[in-house]
Amino acid sequence: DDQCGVYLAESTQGRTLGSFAGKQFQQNEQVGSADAVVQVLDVREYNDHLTGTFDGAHLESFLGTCWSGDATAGMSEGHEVVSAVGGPCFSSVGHVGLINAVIYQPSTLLRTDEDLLASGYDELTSPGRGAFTAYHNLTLLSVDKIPPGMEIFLDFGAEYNQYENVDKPNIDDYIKMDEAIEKMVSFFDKHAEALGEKAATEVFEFMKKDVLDLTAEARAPAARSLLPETYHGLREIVEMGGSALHSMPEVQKSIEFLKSNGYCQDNIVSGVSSIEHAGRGAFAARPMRKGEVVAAMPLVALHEGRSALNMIEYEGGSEDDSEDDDGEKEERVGRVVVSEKFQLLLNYMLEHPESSTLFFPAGGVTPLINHGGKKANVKMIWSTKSWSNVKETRELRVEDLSQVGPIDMILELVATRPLNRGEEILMDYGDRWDRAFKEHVRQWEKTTADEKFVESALTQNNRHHNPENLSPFPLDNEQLENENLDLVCHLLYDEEKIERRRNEDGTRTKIYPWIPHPVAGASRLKTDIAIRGIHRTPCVILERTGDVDTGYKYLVEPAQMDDGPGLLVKNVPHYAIRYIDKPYTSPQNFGGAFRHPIAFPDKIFPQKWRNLKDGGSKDEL
Ligand SMILES: C[S@@+](CC[C@H](N)C(=O)[O-])C[C@H]1O[C@@H](n2cnc3c(N)ncnc32)[C@H](O)[C@@H]1O
Repeated sequence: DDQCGVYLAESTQGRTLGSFAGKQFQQNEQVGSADAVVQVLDVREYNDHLTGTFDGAHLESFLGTCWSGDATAGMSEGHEVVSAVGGPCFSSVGHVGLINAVIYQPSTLLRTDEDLLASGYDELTSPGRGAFTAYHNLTLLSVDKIPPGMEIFLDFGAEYNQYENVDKPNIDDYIKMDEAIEKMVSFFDKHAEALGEKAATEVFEFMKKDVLDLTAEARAPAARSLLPETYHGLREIVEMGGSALHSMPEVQKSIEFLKSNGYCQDNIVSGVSSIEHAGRGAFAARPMRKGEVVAAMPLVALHEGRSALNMIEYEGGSEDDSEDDDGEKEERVGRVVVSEKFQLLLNYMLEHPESSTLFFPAGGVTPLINHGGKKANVKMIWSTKSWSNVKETRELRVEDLSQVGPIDMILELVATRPLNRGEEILMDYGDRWDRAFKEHVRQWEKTTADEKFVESALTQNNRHHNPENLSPFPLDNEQLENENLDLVCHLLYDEEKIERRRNEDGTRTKIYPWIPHPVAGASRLKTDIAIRGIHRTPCVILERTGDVDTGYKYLVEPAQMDDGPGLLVKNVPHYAIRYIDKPYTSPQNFGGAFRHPIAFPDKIFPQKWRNLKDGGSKDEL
């Protein structure tokens, strides 16, 4: 499909980035490319000395662009997990009235890695162990039909704070009023002539005032704001595609406008890299010409740089919680550093050796672009779009960059030669990176290769979900594959179909039948509470039926349902169950994993951002 599916451009909702449909989407269609997620563990705890400081505010502004680990199935990696993501999941805004796409909740949890393992990747022996993310397939789905050019609006939990506001229509007001308006149109088509203008107008006023007050109650003012002055305006609303578009026509752009003003966000898709040990990579979804923008990378500045991503563990020292003259906490006095390693996120960041700030490249699938050295087929240049103030941003002091939205810090990845569909996109991470990785492989072969690692959830899940040979998940009284693993179930159940089972001790257990993640738009929205992790829960398997040919079904006990004890879910299909790694045990926690940022090309790195002398020491990890 050579037609761009989703564009990045300035949002219609203010000076911020937005995503726009490049074509018509039907309900439940994937919007944009499935993307990678980088899980960041306990970053606030590691930086608790920054709380309340200027630098702490910088860190928060970076974290404000991330998703919660719950939304991306990373919640069990650590105590507090945040997820760095790019693409439309990053660049779309929320709108309580116009939600038209949601994160497809099962996408990251129920991912498979068959392709990666089939390529020969062995997590136990590869020097790539823990150096790239295991989380991918983050997918946006359309909740409803989305017309071409329409801005993509997501459901951020926070938007729901405005849900009760009676002055502003919310998504349910728009949906209900569109139904009502269609009925009104057919009523007036049928009866307006016979009634005559005066009576028809009175009927409309009666509907608008009395009927709405009675039916919509507290929501009546919001609902009323969607109706036209006279009944003659009703048809126009239907013809424009509903009350939302009618009251805010600016949220839909023309495709011509997007072609010349926007960046295509799905020119590249995720796949298994052709480079050994590299994990996944980004591939051309369509042929591209030399000089064409393959992807835009809005940057998110992390002002504290590497120190914010350092996972220093201390031991001993005073527990002194007093503050020094500058109000800084002295908690760490006398403590000894026992281990020092970096967040996996460091591998995804751009860095210039003369600057303390790191940059996350938040384009669609751009975090997956691997290092090609001399074989690179894209290069970075600053955005050429007038709506991105990159010129002004380049004149700012580096300390002020975290106050600049990613809209004003966009890099373009431009093809340096023609690209075929399916070709891997490669950039040049720089010579330092190249040397560091070669050194890592040398060290690995000398020392680490003999270390005995335990298989992680990635490999184990593949064993259980191998389509050629499904292997059943163990019951509560059977051994899990290894002690680093927990079982997690993607559970939704039909509350109206409760069954009660009488137990031997006279108590009763509630049993609900499992239902698939809903696909109908409105019910999908209701279940979006799943973003907060309620439906992905550690679980214990009590009974198992079926076999390798018919497939397995399970009776499970969820661990964290708020309905209290005694709740079971039956008919849970095999595909809704996965292993996850216990906190702090997945390969990304491995202390010997490769860590090195990507070089921000010197040629384009602004002079004003160079606040360090390059001593070279930053390269020694
Ligand atoms: C920005 S990420 C690229 C996406 C990554 N391959 C993934 O699957 O998420 C950078 C990491 O990818 C891996 N990588 C990238 N280029 C590589 C190469 N040429 N050789 C080996 N590993 C590479 C390294 O682990 C590096 O730290």
